[in-house]
Amino acid sequence: MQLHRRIEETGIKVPDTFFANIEKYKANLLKWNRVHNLTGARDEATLDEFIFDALYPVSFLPQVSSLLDIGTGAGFPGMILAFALPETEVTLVEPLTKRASFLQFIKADLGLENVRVIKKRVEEMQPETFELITSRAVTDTKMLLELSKDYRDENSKLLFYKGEKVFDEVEETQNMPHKIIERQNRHYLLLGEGL
Ligand SMILES: C[S@@+](CC[C@H](N)C(=O)[O-])C[C@H]1O[C@@H](n2cnc3c(N)ncnc32)[C@H](O)[C@@H]1O
Repeated sequence: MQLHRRIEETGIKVPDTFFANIEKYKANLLKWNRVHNLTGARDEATLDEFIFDALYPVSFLPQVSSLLDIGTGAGFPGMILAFALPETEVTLVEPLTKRASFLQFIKADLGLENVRVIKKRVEEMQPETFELITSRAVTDTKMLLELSKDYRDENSKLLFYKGEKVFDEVEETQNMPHKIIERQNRHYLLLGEGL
């Protein structure tokens, strides 16, 4: 099914700018990916799957004014969430030069005022508090909690994009309240007080 229809049928609300941004993003990513190894998604169908996966949590996330995505790579999920949530200040932290350069190029090309790209490892960033911290395919839950500790407070929420291993990893969440939202093989792990 086409990405557009799939998003509509799921009832996910996106801003008017979303699909135009997605089209430009996909065209650039497919082009850059031929030369640089930015992502494993090398065709449009796989990219659409990655985009839908990144976007899906918009259907259950609380409203947040600031978001940190750890290890954004070529844009998942942080850049896609930034397209969907233009009122949210989105920080993308990615240490690899070619991936951070691509993110910076997309920010400039699409004139994204809500995006900040930081070319560092997350543990090298200055401490700062974010309302939501996301991460996909970077490391396990225990390590993500450790890596994110200087960037959250007791009100922050965390959203980790996980597979089946989530059920083992959740044992190590230091008793933080959590929810697991399942969609096919994807397990979205949402952590934080007051869920
Ligand atoms: C497997 S890729 C996943 C990229 C993207 N999140 C995705 O799902 O397509 C892992 C990314 O995490 C980044 N990374 C690894 N360690 C990191 C750290 N300590 N801080 C920030 N990013 C990190 C890597 O440079 C890499 O781009």
